Amino acid sequence: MSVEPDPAVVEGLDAWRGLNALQQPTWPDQDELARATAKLGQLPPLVFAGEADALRAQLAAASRGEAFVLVGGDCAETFAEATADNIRNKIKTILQMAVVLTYGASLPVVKVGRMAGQYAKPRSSGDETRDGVTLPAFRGDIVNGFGFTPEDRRPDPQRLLEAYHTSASTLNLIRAFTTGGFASLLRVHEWNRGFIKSPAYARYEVLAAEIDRAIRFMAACGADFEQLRTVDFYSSHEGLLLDYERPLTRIDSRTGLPYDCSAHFVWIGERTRQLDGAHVDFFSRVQNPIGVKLGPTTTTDDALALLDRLNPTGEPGRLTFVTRMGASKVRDLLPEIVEKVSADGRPVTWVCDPMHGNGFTSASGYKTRRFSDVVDEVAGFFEVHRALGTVPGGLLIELTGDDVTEVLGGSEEIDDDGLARRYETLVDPRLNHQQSLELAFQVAELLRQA
Ligand SMILES: O=C[C@H](O)[C@H](O)COP(=O)(O)O
Ligand SMILES: C=C(OP(=O)(O)O)C(=O)O
Repeated sequence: MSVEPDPAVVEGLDAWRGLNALQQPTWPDQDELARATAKLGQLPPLVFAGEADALRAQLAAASRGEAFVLVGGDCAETFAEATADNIRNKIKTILQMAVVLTYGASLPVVKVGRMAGQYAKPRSSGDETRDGVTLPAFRGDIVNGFGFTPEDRRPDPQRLLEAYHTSASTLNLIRAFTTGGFASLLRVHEWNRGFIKSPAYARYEVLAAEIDRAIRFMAACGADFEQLRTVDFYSSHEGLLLDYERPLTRIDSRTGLPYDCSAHFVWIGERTRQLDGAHVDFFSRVQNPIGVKLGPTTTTDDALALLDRLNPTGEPGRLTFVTRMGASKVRDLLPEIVEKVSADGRPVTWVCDPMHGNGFTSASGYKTRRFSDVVDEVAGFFEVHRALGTVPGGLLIELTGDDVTEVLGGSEEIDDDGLARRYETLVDPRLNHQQSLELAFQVAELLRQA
């Protein structure tokens, strides 16, 4: 039997339209937009509300220190790169990182892909000028094309539909990989195949051999491995483009309540978390677990007001604060926020994004980050939580399973000249496969200490 929604709840889902929505494109043709969003509203949901509830319970466990969350994937997914190889390599990288963390810290890892919907990007500037020509900035494949031509940069509502279909096929493959045997822990070695033989690769092989031995031992003792054959893997993205999120928000027939069925977990970005803005209003009305990015300008009052708006009843797992202060500031700025929010008593899951506070442009002109800063911000995050007796609940990382050269350092020692070798991101630099594994080993150590 399905529960009918309260009409006021349904009406409220459009209240954001009367508020200030930052970082939205200027769609040139409103009729075309209306046709595309109407079509989107008729298409099936991408995820089931019950799955979002299951993730909420796991995020709640992470807030208590009973699990650790790993969110990983591209800065900006692209339609062209939604290929089987790319998706498989990203999943393998996340599974490998999760195994390193689980084994190292004896904690379950909640695996969340920044995948199957991470197509919209906030930009510092609404346009871009090259050689005297000014065009709208690239806002992600869901809005416009990366090519620097007026045709490419024109916001095109058909892209909303293409984002939906590409997300659906990505999710389909994710589900096939994670439930069809590929992600079975009995194949822990296989996930390392095909990657370059690096120090992190070798270190992973040693760990995988230990896991194999432990599994053989347990098998000899008669253990049943059914649970090791599949993994729960969730999808997430920044809930930036409200013309996409709203049509994919559906009423759950079990409860009569709205869920944003574009992904299991959606977060509000640092640039769109205004208390009186459209994003906070919209996401306050959906039932999914929600994240909010907190950058270095966040005050404790901001954080407490966001808690009031997004989790007034203090439901465990509902609200994740993703802090991204920067390596040089995290130890100064994070303690007061964590202390005051913890004193409030309503639970929050604390996740560290060590990427977005550490970007800069290198001498050769590439947008980059230092691997050492990424590691340092994570270390600072753990130190702050340890000092306060609060729980460092997880990590959010921009990564790719490929051998790109976008972040400086790591054991490959990528330097400024090296960035040009394989710099492929369309917006922000990502850890490559090797750097991702290296980070996982370092975080496992921090978790063990914690
Ligand atoms: O991913 C984060 C932002 O979208 C990105 O850093 C903005 O980049 P910009 O400053 O090049 O616009
Ligand atoms: C834009 C992002 O981050 P932030 O909102 O923290 O800048 C992001 O995670 O892609």
